[in-house]
Amino acid sequence: MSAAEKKDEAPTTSGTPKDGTKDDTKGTSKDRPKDAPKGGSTTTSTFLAACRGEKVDHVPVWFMRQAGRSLPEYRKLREGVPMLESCTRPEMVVEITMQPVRRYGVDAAIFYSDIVVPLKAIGVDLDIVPGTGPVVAKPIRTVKDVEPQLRELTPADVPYVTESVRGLVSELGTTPLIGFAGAPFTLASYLIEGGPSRDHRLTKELMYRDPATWDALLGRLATIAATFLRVQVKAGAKAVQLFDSWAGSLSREDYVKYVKPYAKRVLDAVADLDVPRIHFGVGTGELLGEMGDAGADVVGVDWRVSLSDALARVGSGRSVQGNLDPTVLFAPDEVMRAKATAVLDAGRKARGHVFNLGHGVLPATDPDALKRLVDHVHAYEVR
Ligand SMILES: Cc1c2[nH]c(c1CCC(=O)O)Cc1[nH]c(c(CCC(=O)O)c1C)Cc1[nH]c(c(CCC(=O)O)c1C)Cc1[nH]c(c(C)c1CCC(=O)O)C2
Repeated sequence: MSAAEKKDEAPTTSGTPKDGTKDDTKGTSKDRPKDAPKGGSTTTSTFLAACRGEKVDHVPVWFMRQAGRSLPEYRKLREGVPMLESCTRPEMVVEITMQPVRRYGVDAAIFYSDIVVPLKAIGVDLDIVPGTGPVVAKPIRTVKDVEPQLRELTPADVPYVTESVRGLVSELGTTPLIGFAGAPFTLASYLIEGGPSRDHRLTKELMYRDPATWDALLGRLATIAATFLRVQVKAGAKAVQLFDSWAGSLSREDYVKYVKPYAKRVLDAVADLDVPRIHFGVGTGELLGEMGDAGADVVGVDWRVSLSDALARVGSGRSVQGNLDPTVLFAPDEVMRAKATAVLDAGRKARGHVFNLGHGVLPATDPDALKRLVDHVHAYEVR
């Protein structure tokens, strides 16, 4: 049976959570935004069921950066089109988002866009430099930089997001689309440093030195991220992931004091939309409990912490996502399978487990290895 056929056989999401808990922040499908287009029904989605801690007949799997440079069909389509421009072309967004879904039969699609797209949309002078990442022309350093550079985002600023998501929902049928945004700290780090940074020195300096600017900046980024997520869900995205990729550079104490309140604002701002909220960062082993507590239904885990340790930190009231080391895709097949099985075994004890890598697919990854991994996860006996 193909993965796609198997997915269609998944039970409806009416099962009860294994630990008997009920999260009252989530309603039922009756509460779905009225203006959300119907598209294909995702009520049988194993991905959504696992996010909600409901019974599944196979472990759902998708990959961060499943679309992108590891796929030859992506590289071909993107030829001559700058990254940020490609995000504003709905036909291209739909095609690129669909490529890994068709190839791998993954249980969810991730919207092809970038965390800096909403910043670009409000006029921040930035670009994504291939091989480097986002580069900001005029970094934010004082409170006077915040307001002129960072106005509020409105849905009208990103019409191509609404159009792309709508197109995707009808194309995807029963496969749910995950919308996403960058969390305030991770976005702030690019805006303050002016580009990628190893130690986030300038970001932390501003955080410690200038509480007023920090609050103005992270507060504004929280509303921008929340609007970006709401636009995607209103257009039909069925789950959201908040990427606080660089939060792992903080001690737990500093995370709680300076960063968690703003991530919580974003997650709280989409709580009424009745979609699972995934919260992920790299190297966040020490922060997993706090990242769940910020308002996540699912906590993303990178590979530096074992999934069993992660479960103890996240607690039984939330699901987990992760956490195979992306370089394991370069290991011999039997090594990859054994390591994936170990992750799956640990995931059995979770309220719900969504299989993923611990961070994004590396550009040099062989797509055939990813396909074998998807098939391995789908063949894993859950009962
Ligand atoms: C930190 C961050 C960024 N962007 C993102 C994050 C958070 C996730 C993470 O922690 O990796 C999020 C993101 N960026 C992209 C997606 C699309 C969906 C997917 O995951 O498949 C998602 C979810 C497309 C992209 N975003 C980018 C690419 C590569 C662009 C290309 O093809 O040239 C893609 C497919 C560019 C980008 N954008 C960013 C970086 C660091 C880079 C890589 C720069 C490089 O190595 O060339 C910022």
